[in-house]
Amino acid sequence: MLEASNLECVRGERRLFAGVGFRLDAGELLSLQGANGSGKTSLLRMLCGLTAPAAGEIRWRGQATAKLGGEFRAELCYLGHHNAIKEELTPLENLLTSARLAGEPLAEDNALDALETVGLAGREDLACRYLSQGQKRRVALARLVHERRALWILDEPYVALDVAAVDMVAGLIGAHLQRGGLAVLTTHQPVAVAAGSIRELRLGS
Ligand SMILES: Nc1ncnc2c1ncn2[C@@H]1O[C@H](COP(=O)(O)OP(=O)(O)OP(=O)(O)O)[C@@H](O)[C@H]1O
Repeated sequence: MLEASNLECVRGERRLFAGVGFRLDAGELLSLQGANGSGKTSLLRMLCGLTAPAAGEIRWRGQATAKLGGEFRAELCYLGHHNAIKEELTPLENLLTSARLAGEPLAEDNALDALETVGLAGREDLACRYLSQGQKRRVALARLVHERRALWILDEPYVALDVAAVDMVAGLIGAHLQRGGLAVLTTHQPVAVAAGSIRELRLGS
C-alpha cells in the first residue's frame, strides 16, 4: 500500500541518503533506525509530503502521493517530534482543538476517554504548561486512541515516556496494525508491538 523507491534526500549541502526504498502493506510497521542526523525525521517528512525528495517516488495504493495530494493526507496521521500542543490550553482543549483542525471533531466523552487511556485522568483541565514533559507527550499521543486513519507516521513517539506509557503506546500501535493499519516510526529504543509484523530500515549504513 505504501511504497517508496529510490528516494534521495539533500539537506543544505549534504546528501543524507540515496537509493532508499521499501514496501509496506496492511498490518505492517516500519521502524526507521539510524544515528542522530542520519535523516530519519527528513524521511518521515518526505513520506508525509512536507518536503519533496531530490529523487525517487512515494506511492500510496499504487498512485504517486505527489499527485494524490489531499486524498493521501486524509488517510494520514502524522505525529511530529514536537508535541504541537498549546501550553495555555488544557489537555482536553488541545485534544478537541487538534481533532477539529484535522477535520474530524471528537465528542467530549471520547476525548476524556482518550485522556484517561493515556493516563491523564485528573489532569484534563490543567493548562499544559504545568504538565511534565512525559505528560505533554501523552497529550500529543492521546490523538491516537480514536485515530482510524490508515497510515500513522510517528516521529519518536516514545520520547520522554516512562515504561508504562511506552507499553500503552505500543498497545495502541498494535491495535492499529491489527485493524489493518500501517505505521512508520522512528525510535532509538526497541519496538515491541504485540500485533502486526515489524520491518526495519536503517539509514546511514
Ligand atoms: N532545512 C535544513 N537545512 C539544512 N540542514 C538540515 C535541514 N533540515 C535538516 N537538516 C540536517 O539534516 C540532518 C538530518 O536531520 P534529521 O532531523 O532528519 O535527522 P534524524 O535522523 O531524525 O536525527 P535524530 O535522531 O537526531 O532525531 C541533520 O544534520 C540536520 O541538521
